[in-house]
Amino acid sequence: MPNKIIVVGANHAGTAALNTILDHYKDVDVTAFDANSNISFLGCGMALWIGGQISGPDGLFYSSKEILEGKGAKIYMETSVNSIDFDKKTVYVKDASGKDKEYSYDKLILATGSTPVGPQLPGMSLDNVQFVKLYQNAQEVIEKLGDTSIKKVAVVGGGYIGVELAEAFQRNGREVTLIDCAKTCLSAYYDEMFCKRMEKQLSDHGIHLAFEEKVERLEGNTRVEKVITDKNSYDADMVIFCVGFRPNTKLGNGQLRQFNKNGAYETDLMQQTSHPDVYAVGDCSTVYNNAIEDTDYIALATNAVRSGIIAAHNACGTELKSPGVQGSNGISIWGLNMVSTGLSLDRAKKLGFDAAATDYEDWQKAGFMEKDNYKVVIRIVYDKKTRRILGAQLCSDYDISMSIHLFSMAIQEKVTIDKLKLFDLFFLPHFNQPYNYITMAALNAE
Ligand SMILES: Cc1cc2nc3c(=O)[nH]c(=O)nc-3n(C[C@H](O)[C@H](O)[C@H](O)COP(=O)(O)OP(=O)(O)OC[C@H]3O[C@@H](n4cnc5c(N)ncnc54)[C@H](O)[C@@H]3O)c2cc1C
Ligand SMILES: NC(=O)C1=CN([C@@H]2O[C@H](COP(=O)(O)OP(=O)(O)OC[C@H]3O[C@@H](n4cnc5c(N)ncnc54)[C@H](O)[C@@H]3O)[C@@H](O)[C@H]2O)C=CC1
Repeated sequence: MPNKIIVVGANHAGTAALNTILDHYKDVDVTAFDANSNISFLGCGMALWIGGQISGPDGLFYSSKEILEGKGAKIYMETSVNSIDFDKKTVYVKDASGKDKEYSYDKLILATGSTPVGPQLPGMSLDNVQFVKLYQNAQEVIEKLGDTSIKKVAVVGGGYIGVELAEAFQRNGREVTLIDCAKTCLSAYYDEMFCKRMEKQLSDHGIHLAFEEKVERLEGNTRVEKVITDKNSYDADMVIFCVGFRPNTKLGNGQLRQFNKNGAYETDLMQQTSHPDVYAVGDCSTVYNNAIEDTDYIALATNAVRSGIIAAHNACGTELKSPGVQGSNGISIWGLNMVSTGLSLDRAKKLGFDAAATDYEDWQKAGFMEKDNYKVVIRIVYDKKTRRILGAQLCSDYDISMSIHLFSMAIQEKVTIDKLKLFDLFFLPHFNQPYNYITMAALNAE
């Protein structure tokens, strides 16, 4: 077992690694550095906070320096790791008081996460042009929203963060324009028929949609006033950019093997990098995607936690391999719930699969259940040659979120669409129908 483990970055992935080491390996000397002043901020709460759906940010943290130190770790906050000598196994840091220090390790876990993509456009340095990632970003936006002259908010990027924030700003009493260069919102996660349903939900609630528009510049004096796209101009007192994340790999650039698509640290099933003593976890690293049966980049808190646990056990000498991931995800906007896992039909085809989809729409519960009964739309994507399930999407005003886990497991275990046809699903009128939409969709598959 190694004596000394250093964890760089102590947010979701780093905290998961630290907890695993502290809970299971009593004799390890574990030290973590984080450049920020807080640990474990749940970014998912930012929209709920802005939209007034929760009373404040206090519940959005589940760990702290004190909690981790109470379990035996040494935690240095507001301490940036500036460089690493991977041969000498030494990290070089600048501590909170500005002093340079160095620390040696036996095993290193990189959990440096990601940063929001920042397009290089004229006007990006104007006031009220915001990014949303850290707790401090959320605080700043909330503070600025105290200014009632901020009436119009433009959200650039209609992915998960953008759609959630569009709802949040509208709930906050602002006029919202949601801009995306793609044809629709959430297009990385869902096929068009699901995206269109979300589009309707957004426009029914007053969000102005501006899709297939490319932002060219921002205009204003000191404060932003307009977003100029290739097709239109929108008045905006605040502009939020949420056009994806980029892995934060400054420390290992050129020294550790990197993913050809975006430079994330390439890892194996044990989260080990190209250097045997170095692991990488969370948003700075790759995962193995079972849907494509290959290495992929999927930035999610869930992957951060799982990869942190895996790296910690391996770094401490217990071999543990990842079963891979499916990128399962969900969103709930004004009560419209959508969940997906694996590949959409569109993405599967783009990746070269001979893919097909089987769709079904029905009521959630038996027809005689007059109350709280909602329509559900399901799509299951499968490979026509191997019959392997590649993905699934569900959408309803009912809480169908738990159903997606079945499909996540099916993709992981390479279940075929035919196996799903007579799969045992229980029936109780309070919950579902004897001819369950999952069964019906599978039975209808060609
Ligand atoms: C608004 C928002 C909503 C989200 N909602 C969801 C959701 O609902 N579900 C979901 O699964 N995911 C969600 N995510 C994504 C999720 O937050 C990320 O996938 C997750 O934060 C990744 O965790 P991480 O620990 O790998 O990286 P990060 O959260 O990026 O943390 C990296 C840490 O490393 C530290 N660090 C970086 N470089 C250094 C250095 N050189 N020295 C010291 N410290 C360093 C940073 O200070 C930071 O604390 C959301 C993200 C946002 C922004
Ligand atoms: N519910 C969940 O699981 C949540 C997950 N997250 C995760 O956090 C990460 C970051 O989220 P997002 O920033 O929303 O990324 P995203 O990848 O979900 O969406 C980015 C969007 O920006 C658009 N875009 C890209 N460049 C653009 C440009 N120049 N101009 C206009 N539009 C542009 C894309 O078409 C896409 O719709 C993702 O991995 C996401 O899955 C975030 C929030 C909630």
